[in-house]
Amino acid sequence: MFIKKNHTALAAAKQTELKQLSGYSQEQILAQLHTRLSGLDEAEVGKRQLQYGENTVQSQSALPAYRVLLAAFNDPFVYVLLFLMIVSALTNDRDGAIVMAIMILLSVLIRFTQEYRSQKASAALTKLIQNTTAVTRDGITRELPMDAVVPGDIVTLSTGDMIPADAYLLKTKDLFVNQSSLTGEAMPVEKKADYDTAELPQEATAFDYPNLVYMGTDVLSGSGVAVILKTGSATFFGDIAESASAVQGPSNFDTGMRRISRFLITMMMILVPIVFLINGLTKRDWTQAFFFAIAVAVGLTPEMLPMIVNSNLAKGALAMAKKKVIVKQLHAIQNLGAIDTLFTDKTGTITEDRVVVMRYVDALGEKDDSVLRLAYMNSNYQTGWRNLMDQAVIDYVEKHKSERQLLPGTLTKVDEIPFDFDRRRLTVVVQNDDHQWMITKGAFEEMIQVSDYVLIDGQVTPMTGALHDRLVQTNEQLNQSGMRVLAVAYRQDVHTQNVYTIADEHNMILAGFLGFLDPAKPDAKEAISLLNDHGVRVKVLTGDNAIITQHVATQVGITNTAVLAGNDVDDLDDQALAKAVATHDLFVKLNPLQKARIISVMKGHGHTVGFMGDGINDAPALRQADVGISVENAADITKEVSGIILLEKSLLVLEDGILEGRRVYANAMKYIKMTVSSNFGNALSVLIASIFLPFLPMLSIQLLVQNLIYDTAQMAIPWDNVDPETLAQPTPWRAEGLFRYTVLFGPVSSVFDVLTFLFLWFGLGVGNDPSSLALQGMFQAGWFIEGLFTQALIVNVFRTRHVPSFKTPASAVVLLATGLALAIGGLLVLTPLRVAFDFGTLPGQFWPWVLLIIGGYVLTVEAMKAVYVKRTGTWL
Ligand SMILES: Nc1ncnc2c1ncn2[C@@H]1O[C@H](COP(=O)(O)OP(=O)(O)OP(=O)(O)O)[C@@H](O)[C@H]1O
Ligand SMILES: [Mg+2]
Repeated sequence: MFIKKNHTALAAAKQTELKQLSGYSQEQILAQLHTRLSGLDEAEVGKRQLQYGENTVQSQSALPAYRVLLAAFNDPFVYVLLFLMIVSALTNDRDGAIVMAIMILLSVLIRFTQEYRSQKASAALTKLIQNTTAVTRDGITRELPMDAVVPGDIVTLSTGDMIPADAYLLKTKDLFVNQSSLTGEAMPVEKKADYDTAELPQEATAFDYPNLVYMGTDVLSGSGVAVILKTGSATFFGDIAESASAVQGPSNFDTGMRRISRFLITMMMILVPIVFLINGLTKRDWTQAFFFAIAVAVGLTPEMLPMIVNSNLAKGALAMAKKKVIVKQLHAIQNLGAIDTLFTDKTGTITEDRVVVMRYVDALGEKDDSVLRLAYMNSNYQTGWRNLMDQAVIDYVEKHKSERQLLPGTLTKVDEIPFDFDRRRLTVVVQNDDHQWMITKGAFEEMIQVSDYVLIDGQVTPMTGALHDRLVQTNEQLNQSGMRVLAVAYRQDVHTQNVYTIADEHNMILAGFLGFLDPAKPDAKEAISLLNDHGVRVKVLTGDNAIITQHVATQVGITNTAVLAGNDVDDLDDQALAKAVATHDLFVKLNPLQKARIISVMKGHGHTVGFMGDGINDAPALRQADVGISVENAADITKEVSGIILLEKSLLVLEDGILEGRRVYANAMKYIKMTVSSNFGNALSVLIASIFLPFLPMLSIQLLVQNLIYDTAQMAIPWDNVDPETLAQPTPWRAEGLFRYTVLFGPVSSVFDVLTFLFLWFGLGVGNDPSSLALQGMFQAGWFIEGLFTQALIVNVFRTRHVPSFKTPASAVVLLATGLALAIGGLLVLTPLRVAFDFGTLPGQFWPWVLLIIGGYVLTVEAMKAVYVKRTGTWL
C-alpha cells in the first residue's frame, strides 16, 4: 500500500540517483560499487547476497499461501456476502450470519485449494526454465540464474537476453534494447557506453540515458558489458511489478466476467429494496421484511462464481502441468480453448529443435571443407543470440573435426556485425598476421546481393548471369532435399580497420553453401490434423524461404502450399492482408514485425489467434497474439512474453491444452448461464409471492439454507463432463446469448413456482386460514422443497445440449452432489430437524403433486432446449 501511494515520489528519487550515477566515469562507478572489470570474488558476492537479497521482484516469485488465500477473498460477490453477514450479525440474526459465513468459507476455501495447488505445480515447473545471465566473477564468466545477480556484478549482454537488473554500461556494440515494458515505447532504443551529454533530449528521463539499462527490458540486437547498480525491488521494474499497472490488460474473458458481475449486482440492488418495501408495506412487519430482503440478496448473489471460474482455470493449469506444460497466466488456458487459428514458426516448433549440418558444398555443389571452416569461424566468434544453426555448425565441427586443425592459432577476432532479421546476414571479422577476413553467412537471396565473385575450384571468378543461375540451382537442390540452407561468403585483404558496419558488406566472394537437416517433429502431422479436426487452422510464419517451408509443410500435412512472402505482406493494406491471410497457410521471408502484423490483422478481423515460436524474432508476434506459446529452449525474452511454455517436445499436448481450455470455458459458462437465469426466475417468483401472500413465502433462514444446499450442489461443476459438440469447436467469449437465455428460461421457472404457490394455497388449503402459523409453515416447507428440487435437478438438464439429458449424464461428482442436495433438503423437512427451521408438516398428498410440477418443469425445459439448440445451433 505504502509503495503504491508513494510510487511516483519513489520513482523520482530513483531517477535522480540513477541520472547521477550515469554521469560517473567508468573508474568512478566501479570504485563507487567496490568492484572491478574482472568481477567480484565469491566472498564479496556472499556478503552482498545477504545484504541485498535475491534479485527478484514480487510478481515473479510464487505467492505464499496467505496471499493466495487473501486473493481468493478479493471478489465483489464475496464482499456483498460479507457485508450481508455483518449486517445480520449486528442485527442479532446469528443463524443467518452463520449460514452466510459457511457459504463464504466454502467458496473461498475451494478456490484457494485449487489455485494454491496449481500455483505450486507451475512454480515447480518454472524452476526448470530459470532465466540465466552471463556474469563475470573472479575473472571467470559463467551463466548464472538471474536471481543470483548482486550490485557490483559484471554482466555480459547479448541479443535476446533479458537485462537482469538496473545496470551501467561499460562497453557496447550496436546495442539496441526494447524498453516498452517500462516506457510503453515500442521502438528499439540504442544504448551506448560512451555518450555525449549534449545528445540527451531536453527533458530526458532516466530511460533516455544511453549508458543505463533496466530490469524488465531486453536486448534486441548487439551486445554489451555492464555493471549492476540495483537489484530486486530496488530496480525500477520492482516498483512497477508491485503497482497494479504492470498487470497485463484484461482479456475478453475478464471483461466479459466483469460485465456479468456488474449486471448481477445491479439486478440485486434494484430488486432487493423493492422486495423489502413490498413485504414491509403488505405485512407491516418491517424487521421480518428486512431479514427476508437480506436473504433474497444472498440468493441473488452468485457467490460461487469466482470459485467456479478460478477453480476451473486452476484445475486446467494443474492438468496441463502434469503434462509438462507451464501455464504462466491462468487465463491463457481459456484463450487457448478459444483460438481458431494457430500460427507457428517453423524451426524448433513444428520441426525438431535439433538442427544438424548435413552438407558443406561449394558453388557447384561439391563437398568443400573450406566452406565449413568459414562457417565455423563465423558461428564461433559471433556473440549474439546463438540460434540452432550456429549451434549445429559448432557441434558438427567439435564432433567431427579437430578445432585446431580448423582455426590457425594466431587468429584473433576484430569485429562483428550482429545478425538481424531484415538483413538476414551475420558477419564476423578476424585477423591472421597482417590479413583481415570478413566472413558473412546468411539467407541465399540476401547473400547474393552482396557477392560480386564466386569461388570456383579455388579461383575467384566474377559473378556472371550463368553463374548466378548455377547458384540458384545448387540452393534449390539442397532445399528440395529438405535442407535449410545458408550461403557463406568472405572478403580478404580489406583495409585494416577496427570497426565494421553493414555498409562494409559488399564485394564479397561467395564460397558455398551449408545444408542443415531440420526434420519435422514426429508427431507434428498428427497434432496438426487433430487441431484441424477441432476447428483450429494451422499456419506457418517463417523467416525462411518458400521451397524449404513448402517441403516441411508437406511433411506435416499442410496441403495448401501457396506462399505469401514478407515483401508482399508489406504491399498489402490491412483489408487486403486479412483476405490474403484467409487463403494462405504459408508465409515466408518474414521479419519479426511482419509476423506481428499478420497476427494483429487476423485479430482485428474477429479471430482469436495463438502463436507458437521459439526465437527472439518471435517475441513481437507472441506479444500480439491472444495466447503466446513457446518451447523450453526458446530465448529468455520469448519465454517471458509467452503465456504457455511446452516442456515436452511433443505437439500433441497442444491438443490437450485446447480441449482443457474449452472444458474450462464450457463449465464456467454453464454455471454462469444457469445461475443468472435461475436467479432471475427466483427473483420474479419472490416478487409475485410477496405481492399476493399475506405472509412471507419463506423465512429468511429457510431461504438462506436453501441457497447453501444449492451452492453445495453447484460446487461440483468444475469437475463435470462437457458435451463433445461443445469441445469440437473453438469457444470464443460469447456472452451475448446470455440475455436471451435469461429472459427465456428465467420466467419458465417462475411459472412453475407460481403453480406450486397456487397448489399450496388452494389445493392444500393454506388460503383457508392464512393467519395459521401451522399452515404458513406448511406453505414455506412446500415452497422450499419445490425450489430446491427444481434447481438441483435442472442443473442436470441445463448442463448438456442433448435431449433427453440423461443420454449424456453428468460426471459422478455432479450426480453425487445433486443427490446429496435432494437428500439434505428432504431430511430438513421430513425429520424433526424441521422444528429448528420452523418448517410445517407436509401432508402425504403434497409429494405426488410436487413431483408432477417438477416433472412438468423439467419436460418444458427439455422441449425449449431442443428448440433453442435447433434455432441457434449453440447451447450454453
Ligand atoms: N545465425 C545465422 N547466421 C546467418 N544467417 C541466419 C542465421 N540465422 C538465421 N539466418 C537466416 O535468416 C533467416 C531467417 O531466420 P530464422 O530462420 O531464424 O527465422 P524464423 O522466422 O525464426 O524461421 P524459422 O521458422 O525457420 O524458425 C534464415 O532462414 C536464415 O537464412
Ligand atoms: Mg525461428
